[in-house]
Amino acid sequence: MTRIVIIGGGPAGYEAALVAAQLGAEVTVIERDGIGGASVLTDCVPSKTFIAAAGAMTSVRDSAVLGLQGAGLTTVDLDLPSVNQRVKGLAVAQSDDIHARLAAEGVRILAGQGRLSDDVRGLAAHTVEVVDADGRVSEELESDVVLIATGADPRVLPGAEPDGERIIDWRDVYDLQEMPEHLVVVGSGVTGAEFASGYLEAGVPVTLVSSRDQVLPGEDSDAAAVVEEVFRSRGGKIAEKGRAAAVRRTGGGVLVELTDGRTVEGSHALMTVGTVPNTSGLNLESCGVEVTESGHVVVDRVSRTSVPGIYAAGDVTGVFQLASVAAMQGRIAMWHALGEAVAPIRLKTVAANVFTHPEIATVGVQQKSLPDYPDVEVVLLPLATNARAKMSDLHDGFVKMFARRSTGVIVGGVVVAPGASELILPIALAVTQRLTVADLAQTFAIYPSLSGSITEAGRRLMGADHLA
Ligand SMILES: Cc1cc2nc3c(=O)[nH]c(=O)nc-3n(C[C@H](O)[C@H](O)[C@H](O)COP(=O)(O)OP(=O)(O)OC[C@H]3O[C@@H](n4cnc5c(N)ncnc54)[C@H](O)[C@@H]3O)c2cc1C
Ligand SMILES: NC(=O)c1ccc[n+]([C@@H]2O[C@H](COP(=O)([O-])OP(=O)(O)OC[C@H]3O[C@@H](n4cnc5c(N)ncnc54)[C@H](O)[C@@H]3O)[C@@H](O)[C@H]2O)c1
Repeated sequence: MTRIVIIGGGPAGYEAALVAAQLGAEVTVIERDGIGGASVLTDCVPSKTFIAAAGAMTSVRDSAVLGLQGAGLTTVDLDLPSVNQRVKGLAVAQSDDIHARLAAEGVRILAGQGRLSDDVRGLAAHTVEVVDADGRVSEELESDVVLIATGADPRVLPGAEPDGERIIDWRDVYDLQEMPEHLVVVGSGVTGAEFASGYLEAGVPVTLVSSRDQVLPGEDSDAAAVVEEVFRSRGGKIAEKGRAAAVRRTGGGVLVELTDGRTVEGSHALMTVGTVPNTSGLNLESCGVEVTESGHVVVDRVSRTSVPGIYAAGDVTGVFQLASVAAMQGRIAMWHALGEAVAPIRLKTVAANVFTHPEIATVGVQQKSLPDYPDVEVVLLPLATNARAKMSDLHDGFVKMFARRSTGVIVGGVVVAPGASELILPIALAVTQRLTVADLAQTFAIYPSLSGSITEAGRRLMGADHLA
């Protein structure tokens, strides 16, 4: 029986464990904090739960335009202790569910810190030590295959170290006893943009310190512009091209000092300046596992590292920091290690979503890479022209689609809308299965529906048939 040791129990680790167990391997998962990993316990699941509450509050506040009335509509508020309790309860419940599933599949789960301890390079098997909370080696495991799935932690900006009270990172927010009076969010990547949008929806004044030309520098710039416009229209402020040099505590709050001399005051500063991979202490270098300058483990498209028998998956590889990608990399590693037919990961087919208001969902080829694809044409349909959007008073957003002129094959898309995370699926399916604009155009969408804009985008991209 193949012995598999997985270090880290997040989506990369637990999904890999399920595949390996299904294929009859002897599987051990070592996890230092809790099964589900940061994804379930502190990052993805908690932030989306908080955003759901904040979004519901804004929906109620905005509903007067639909004809709703009542004294409470504009004063509806969030009860922070209840929200925090719900967030934490949901995270723990999901972690418990995954723990139970792994146990039921026969996976052995060990609490502690895992580290490689091969003393000779190039061996067919590997040794992994389990270190307990007191720093003692509690167990030594021999394994045929090791998967490193240790994730990433928040990056700390020197001079702006979180104190858990006023200077916080995204893992501290659910311990706040009261809503910030004025939140300064430092960093406008996906994490910063989501929290800035979420807190604003929850009624908190927010200033977003954005070091780049636009918020969400990695996203479609038309989409980022919509999110920025909505954010400003709701009273959010943006310190443009502002790079934080330090954050200091003041009498009643915080002072964020920018590198150009400007300052931003607030009651709390939320640091969202990226992540660092959890590779220190794993003994990777002495085992010969190649890491990049940033500390990420180098992997190929089937999750192999530079050492035979050692695989890596998820945020620790820095490939695409998404739970869905982490899980797929983990599964692929196990299929490969256990001799199953496996397709290498295809990153252009990954659908991603930014949970701002409105949401931004993307898949495939994007506008910024169009110079590399001269054969690709694009259509943009504003949401404001969609009948269903009008009924719900949705103005901000659009559907954008990219397709090859010569073949009509759909190669990418962007949806900016409330619920874009649900609407992107037909485009993701089209990109993955190489469907054409005609395939989409001839598909019945519900009338009226937001997804009607997606089939309409297909129709707009249907050119003349040059062979007719
Ligand atoms: C605020 C926020 C929101 C996000 N929202 C989304 C989202 O909506 N959708 C999405 O797809 N992605 C989201 N992400 C990204 C997603 O959370 C990550 O891509 C995902 O967690 C990666 O999974 P992983 O298994 O690689 O690592 P993790 O989930 O970080 O799990 C790794 C685990 O390994 C453990 N560990 C580390 N070192 C050791 C060791 N030596 N021994 C034992 N255990 C160890 C850690 O404690 C951790 O539990 C979000 C990220 C952030 C920061
Ligand atoms: N919905 C989702 O799927 C989701 C949500 C959150 C995070 N994530 C993923 O997690 C990963 C980490 O995201 P992130 O947003 O935490 O990190 P990031 O690295 O993507 O963004 C950090 C931002 O902070 C800025 N920054 C760095 N130093 C700064 C400073 N001193 N002052 C001001 N700005 C500064 C950077 O320029 C960058 O834009 C990403 O890969 C992201 O895609 C995904």
